[in-house]
Amino acid sequence: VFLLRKVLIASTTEYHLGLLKAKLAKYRAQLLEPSKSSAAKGEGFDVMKSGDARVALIGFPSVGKSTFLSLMTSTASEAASYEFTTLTCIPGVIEYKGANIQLLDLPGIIEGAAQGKGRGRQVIAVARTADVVIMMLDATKGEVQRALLEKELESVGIRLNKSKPNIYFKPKKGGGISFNSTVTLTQCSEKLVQLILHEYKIFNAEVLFREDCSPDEFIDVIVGNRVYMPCLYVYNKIDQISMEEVDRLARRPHSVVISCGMKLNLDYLLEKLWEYLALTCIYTKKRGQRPDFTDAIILRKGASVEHVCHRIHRSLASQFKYALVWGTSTKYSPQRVGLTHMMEHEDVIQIVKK
Ligand SMILES: Nc1nc2c(ncn2[C@@H]2O[C@H](COP(=O)(O)OP(=O)(O)OP(=O)(O)O)[C@@H](O)[C@H]2O)c(=O)[nH]1
Ligand SMILES: [K+]
Ligand SMILES: [Mg+2]
Repeated sequence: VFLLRKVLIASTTEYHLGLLKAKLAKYRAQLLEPSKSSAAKGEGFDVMKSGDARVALIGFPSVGKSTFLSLMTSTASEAASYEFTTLTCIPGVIEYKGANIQLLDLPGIIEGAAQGKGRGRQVIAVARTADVVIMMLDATKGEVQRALLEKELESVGIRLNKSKPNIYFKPKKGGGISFNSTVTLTQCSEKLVQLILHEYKIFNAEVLFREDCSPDEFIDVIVGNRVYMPCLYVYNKIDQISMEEVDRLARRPHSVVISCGMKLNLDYLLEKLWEYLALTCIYTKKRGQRPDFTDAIILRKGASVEHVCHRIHRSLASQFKYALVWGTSTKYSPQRVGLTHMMEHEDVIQIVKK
């Protein structure tokens, strides 16, 4: 009896916690709604997307974001020893391996940014539109900076270096809640899932856990507007710390150590950034000729043959008959494919017009 009581108490706590988290997530979702005052100010935050990918520089004031932008691009962004030197979004372009990567310098953010401290909300709104976030940290300051910034981004639905939870979720018109899982669940139960759904006024849905997810991850799936983003933690100013410290920071997951002041390790950072962007390079080939490996078409992951056509010429998709593709995206090389075929990194394509 005692044991049963303990189990019951434990699961009651679990339900309360699950429910509380659902409520909190709802409250936080409201924070994501654009506030009129910050939208009205504008202040150059509506920077046009350009190039093949977008990288946002997020960090506390004076960690060296602007110094970095000025080093890596031909754009100059004012850098100074005082905090909040940068007040708007300043775009630059990194040219690397034939790709144009848009790098955005942003104002420094501080704790409470998501709630509207400083220009935090605008900065975070820009971060959401990026393909990769570079979280720049001052190597001379403690680890607490990193945790605080992670919390700020988490609180507005940005998930760093995580993949989308493998849960199938489909709201329905009727039929109640059907719950299934393909794996043993240690953090969620059918009852908890139901409670959480009720909190969101969802009474009919199909739910299938294909992974041992937490209640938070399930809430993320229901809320739906989460962004799953690769993030590189870049520790700057390593010219100011001990060798032991450099060694320790460099070994942290997803981390790169640099010194903008001494121009140290910047090429390694570029290599890592390229890896995190995971862009798809496609080579074209004319009939009876070798592929042109000198000029790749660079696309985001998940690009189709149609995307390739648009990149070559605006009207090509309408004249398209079929394409021959060599590479990992096809079973045979070459394989005849249509416009919807999904391309993979380093595929070769030959397009045949009508
Ligand atoms: N020692 C050292 N100082 C650096 C390094 N990189 C930048 N700094 C200095 O750090 C200070 C702040 O640099 P900024 O580039 O203005 O920093 P920021 O992150 O853009 O700052 P805000 O725009 O105010 O948020 C400047 O005095 C830079 O010279 C570095 O690698 N080592
Ligand atoms: K500064
Ligand atoms: Mg700056």
